[in-house]
Amino acid sequence: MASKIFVRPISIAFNAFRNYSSSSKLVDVSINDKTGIATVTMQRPPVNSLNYELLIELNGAFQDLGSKKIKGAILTSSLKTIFSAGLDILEMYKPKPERANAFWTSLQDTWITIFNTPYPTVAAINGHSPAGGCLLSLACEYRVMVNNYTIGLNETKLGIVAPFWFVASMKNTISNRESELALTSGRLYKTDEAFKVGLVDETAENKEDALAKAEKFFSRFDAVNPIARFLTKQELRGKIVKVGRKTFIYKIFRKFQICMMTRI
Ligand SMILES: CCCCC/C=C\C/C=C\CCC/C=C/C(=O)SCCNC(=O)CCNC(=O)[C@H](O)C(C)(C)COP(=O)(O)OP(=O)(O)OC[C@H]1O[C@@H](n2cnc3c(N)ncnc32)[C@H](O)[C@@H]1OP(=O)(O)O
Repeated sequence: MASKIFVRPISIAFNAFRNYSSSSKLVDVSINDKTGIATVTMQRPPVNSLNYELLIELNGAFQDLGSKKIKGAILTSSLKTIFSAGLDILEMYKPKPERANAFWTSLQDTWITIFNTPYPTVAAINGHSPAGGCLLSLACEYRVMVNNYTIGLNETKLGIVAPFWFVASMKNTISNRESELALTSGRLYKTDEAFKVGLVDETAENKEDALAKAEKFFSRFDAVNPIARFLTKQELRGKIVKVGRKTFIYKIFRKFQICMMTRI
């Protein structure tokens, strides 16, 4: 029996941008009462492109789950062939500086929230997952991907530069060497190729199979103290978040990106 969580309204989460708030539900969250596993489903057709509103809802959903006693959370998509097309290109096309700033902040906050959850996370990647879509999956602890789709950080192919926390997320998952080859060439891996290099941990026949494999991942922690688990996760991931968020370089980089976005 699954119970629904009401995702925090956007207007409460970010009052400064009330104009951009939306009452539509872009993220569905359900918790299976029997297993204690939460499923967070992105549902922004046609391609789950990450705009400000979707990011705010996603961030709110993962934050709210932190206060529930869940065994783990699965991130997936309601769409048949797309996990997420990455950042919404419309957000990057001549935005107002305030919107660009809010958008960029929401992207990074969402990444930090998912990257740092106290509970285990799995991305059940049931469709294509380029660029920002790949980033979302990299923020999770484990990735199960349905066959015959593509995933990767393809920014250079689009003529843009992946921010260093995108790169750090990739390097947290696959080797430095493979990251360099992948990022400089903007490579999109097919599911089986992604599995070979460790970008995804398991492949699946279809979404149901991916969800079942994702659920199985959580049982690894049945005999593990959750606090010890979380502190260990922080030990491993904390430095990446610190570098991503606090540094002077980050502030400069963000200004540069906002400048780029407001000029194209
Ligand atoms: C790209 C230039 C931006 C410049 C930015 C400048 C500064 C910013 C600095 C740094 C940012 C770096 C980090 C960037 C991260 C990103 O995530 S960038 C986005 C990268 N995304 C992609 O490259 C995906 C592009 N899309 C696809 O490959 C395909 O659409 C697909 C996801 C595989 C789905 O294919 P298919 O099922 O065949 O569907 P369609 O191609 O027909 O698409 C359906 C409609 O969806 C629209 N759409 C697709 N992707 C996006 C998107 N990312 N944002 C907004 N809209 C998208 C597509 O236009 C179709 O719309 P219409 O039906 O034609 O109206």
